[in-house]
Amino acid sequence: MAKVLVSDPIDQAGIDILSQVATVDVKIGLTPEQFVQAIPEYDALMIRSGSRITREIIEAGHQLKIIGRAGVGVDNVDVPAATRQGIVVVNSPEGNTIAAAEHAIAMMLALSRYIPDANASVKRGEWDRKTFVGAEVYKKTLGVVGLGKIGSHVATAAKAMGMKLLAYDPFISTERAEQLGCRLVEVDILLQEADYITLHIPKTPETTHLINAEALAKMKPNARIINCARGGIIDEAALAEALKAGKIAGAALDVFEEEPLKESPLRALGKEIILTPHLGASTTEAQVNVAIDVAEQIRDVLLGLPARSAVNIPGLSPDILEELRPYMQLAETLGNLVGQLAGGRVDLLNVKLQGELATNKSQPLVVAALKGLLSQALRERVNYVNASVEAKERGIRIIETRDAAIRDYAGSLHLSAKGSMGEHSVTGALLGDGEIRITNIDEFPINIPPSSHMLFTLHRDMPGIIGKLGSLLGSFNVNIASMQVGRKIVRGDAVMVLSLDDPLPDGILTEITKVAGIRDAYTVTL
Ligand SMILES: NC(=O)c1ccc[n+]([C@@H]2O[C@H](COP(=O)([O-])OP(=O)(O)OC[C@H]3O[C@@H](n4cnc5c(N)ncnc54)[C@H](O)[C@@H]3O)[C@@H](O)[C@H]2O)c1
Ligand SMILES: O=C(O)CC[C@@H](O)C(=O)O
Repeated sequence: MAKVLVSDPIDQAGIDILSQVATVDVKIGLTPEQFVQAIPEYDALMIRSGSRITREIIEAGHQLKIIGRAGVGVDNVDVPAATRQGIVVVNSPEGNTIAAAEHAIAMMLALSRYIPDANASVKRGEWDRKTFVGAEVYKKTLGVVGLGKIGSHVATAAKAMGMKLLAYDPFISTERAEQLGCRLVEVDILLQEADYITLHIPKTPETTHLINAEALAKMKPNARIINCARGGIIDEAALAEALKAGKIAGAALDVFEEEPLKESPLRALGKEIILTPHLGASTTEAQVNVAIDVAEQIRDVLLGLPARSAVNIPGLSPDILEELRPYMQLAETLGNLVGQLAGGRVDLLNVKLQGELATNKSQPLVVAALKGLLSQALRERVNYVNASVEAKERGIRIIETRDAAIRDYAGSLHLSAKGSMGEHSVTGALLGDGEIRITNIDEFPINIPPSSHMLFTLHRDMPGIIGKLGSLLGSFNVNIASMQVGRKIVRGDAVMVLSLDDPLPDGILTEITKVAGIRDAYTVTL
């Protein structure tokens, strides 16, 4: 049975799903060293934001197939290292959207009315009604930085409270912003005009310290900023200075440059700052959502099925995936076949998607063809996750073309590869029942299903040659399951394709090429 390590607190609903297919070990608070020691025996890892999955941990996970992040941000996972190892990384892109948006709204209101400090003062036995005179958000301007899932929900809620909305998001259309009642502006305008600023962007090199001393200096003295996105988008030292100097009115932070928050000048500030320990996703509802969403994906991947929210595989809707599934096998088989015909060191792969496959939706077939091509060299190390990276590292150039004309089959795939044994090509298609047919080899028409052991010869079409080859194979005790000849003209060049019951014994290829009329012979194992 597969083994799953759960290294952060996950709702029981997720554990129950994982337990259907695996033994589940929950080990919270592992140190990096303990992680490296524990990980080799696990097939899957499920985390929240509490575990930092480094390259060392990933490289020690020899059996790891999937890392599931019960939440949105995968910035605590070294995704490039996982991709290189062929480990799929999945998340739950929507499970905690509402929870995080509501937390941001709660932070904005709590900050405006000093609720945490007022509450603490009453609990201390005081009755101070002067210190905690707040501000209304009604008719104030909210600047939403990042108008994605969470930012959109915050904008909608803020609009309902009578706020005016600005948004900064270079990847969102003006129409979308207008639909949400936001005026799309450049970041500087947002900083200068907003009374409240809420951040809902990922942490990337571009967004790191987006809110630095310079940005803070552009904000209004009454401005308040809320970060329920990611630590490090705000420069915490600069923020502490700005608050201390009264350059802005307040800040509410759920996320920090380093978590848990250690010694920090932010802790020393008063009612103008609210700090929560990364609670954006901490609602019962969100935790059930993300646990189920990610556990289902881990279960599916362990059962050999695709994941629906993989962050390091070309994104595919389940519908498209279902449509493409039979063709994925075709692409992989043809990639494997053409790779073997072309020999090692392939440096160019041409992929032509024909007929109904000539659409952008078919891009995963190119990845499947690459996986097949690399499978002789990398065996089970290559998969849909790392095939493109591995190909790039090996200097394999890929040329993709599309031809929508329908010929003999609704959809077909033509691959040609240039390697140490020259350039070879194969075409394949699916029959109505989904069975694979190889329909062309090196531009010679044939029609044969792939089989585990195959022999291809390039020969001169002349009487007696089939008999001679049959006798030679018989003398080596090799049984022929089926045979076909493909030719363009009578007595011209031709290919012979044989499916064999057994692998060819060593040395027989040289004997085959000694048969008069046979120029070349290739053996292939699929
Ligand atoms: N505090 C929490 O517990 C918690 C919970 C959930 C999500 N999050 C974080 O909230 C953030 C937003 O999540 P989401 O689900 O809305 O993501 P999303 O992908 O739906 O939206 C992100 C938006 O940011 C925009 N964006 C990207 N780069 C930008 C840039 N340089 N400048 C401006 N906009 C940019 C994108 O176009 C997108 O519209 C993420 O960082 C996520 O990790 C935090
Ligand atoms: O795991 C959590 O509680 C936080 C999740 C949140 O930061 C996210 O990116 O989804």
